[in-house]
Amino acid sequence: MGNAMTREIKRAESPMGTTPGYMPGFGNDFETEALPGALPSGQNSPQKCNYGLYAEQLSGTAFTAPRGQNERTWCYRIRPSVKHTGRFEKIDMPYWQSAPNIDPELISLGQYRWDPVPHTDAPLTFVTGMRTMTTAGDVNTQTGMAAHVYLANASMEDEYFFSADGELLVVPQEGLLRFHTELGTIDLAPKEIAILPRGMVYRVEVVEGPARGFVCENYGQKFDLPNRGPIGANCLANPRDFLTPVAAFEDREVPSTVTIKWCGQFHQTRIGHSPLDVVAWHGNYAPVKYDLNTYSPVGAILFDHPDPSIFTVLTAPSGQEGTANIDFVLFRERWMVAENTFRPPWYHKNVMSELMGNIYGQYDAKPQGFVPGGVSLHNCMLPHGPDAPAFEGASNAELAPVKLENTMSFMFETRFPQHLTAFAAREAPLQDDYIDCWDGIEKKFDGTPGEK
Ligand SMILES: O=C(O)Cc1cc(O)ccc1O
Ligand SMILES: [Fe+2]
Repeated sequence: MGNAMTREIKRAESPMGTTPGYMPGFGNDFETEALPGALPSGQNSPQKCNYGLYAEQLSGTAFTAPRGQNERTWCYRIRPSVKHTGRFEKIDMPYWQSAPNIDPELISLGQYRWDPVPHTDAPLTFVTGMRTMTTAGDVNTQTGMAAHVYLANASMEDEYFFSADGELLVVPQEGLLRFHTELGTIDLAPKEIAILPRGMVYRVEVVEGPARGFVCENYGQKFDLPNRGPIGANCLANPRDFLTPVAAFEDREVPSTVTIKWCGQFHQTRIGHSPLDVVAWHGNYAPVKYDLNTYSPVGAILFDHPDPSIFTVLTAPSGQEGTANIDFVLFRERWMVAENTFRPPWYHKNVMSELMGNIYGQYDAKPQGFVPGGVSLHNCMLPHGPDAPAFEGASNAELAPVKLENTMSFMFETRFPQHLTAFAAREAPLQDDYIDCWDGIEKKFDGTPGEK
């Protein structure tokens, strides 16, 4: 982890419509102020803060977490967060489900694939448009995850949200979103990702819609960069390519709602002002975005096909070393050069469960049917691999160096089995004929060695 202290000043009159500014680095200790002198120097909690601001700490890890994992941010804000809540009422958010969500009527054992969840005419925000596809683990014990597709065609107007249940890893596929967060503004387009930390308040503006994408809700320990082992200090995702927004605040006194996701349930409270009132902050618990095009893939340069963990962008540990709560894995454009090798993914069964999404283009193991915006699920120990055309093509291709172009898919891989929601099983566009993609695979064995 670096420790670059970057001081960026952003005037706060109107964060709307201005281009967000960002500070580079992953997990850095940042400091940023939207008004000069709003940050106290040399201490966190002076007797009186400048501008009449209130000092407040947002803890993302236990107070006593080891130093290398410890994350917290000091905020200097117009009102303490306690003024951004009131009495809560429970509200329904029927399409945003949390683990455990095991419906005995549904069969999660199987190879599943969905076409893109279609947009609707009804107005949907980033929150009301969240459609849970699978859940895994248990939100109450802070283990596991949920995989969602979001549909958004409406901005959140005077509506704010935070989740106490986990951080959200957002993977857009269509449309442009602007996340106005307590700690600053993030613009997010396809081929980028963002992480919205647990407990951090935001509203989402649809800048270009309709927007669709994928979300991994991580109930467990935070996403981190993977260790690179013998790869060394460079390649894969490099820390300098992660961007955290500079401070920006709203000083608006209008009737507003704050929705809180907590232990899988949704609660709402009404307040008379915007809660995005952090004028300055310092610390290492902050939202971040990352351009997937800056990911430097490392792969086989002579023969064979490595495990897909070689393409890990971020990993969320589970407490058992090497057995992640979630790995976020990226299959992007790259050269294929391996000699005498079946180059696409091999056939396999995996103890981890694999949910994939297509951001754009064609995935090499599934030339047809796995389309941009689409999702597939290959659950714990469920066999899968290239479809029949992909097998025939790759077994007979001339093995010159080939660039895989026009391709970007990803995988949320978790140590926990994933359970389908009723939405995924009954409402989303499930491809009933998905398993037929392996129909054309023939027995070639006839007891004699040699070319088949
Ligand atoms: O199933 C998949 O398509 C994902 C995947 C890709 C790969 O290159 C190796 C293993 C694997 O699970
Ligand atoms: Fe797989």
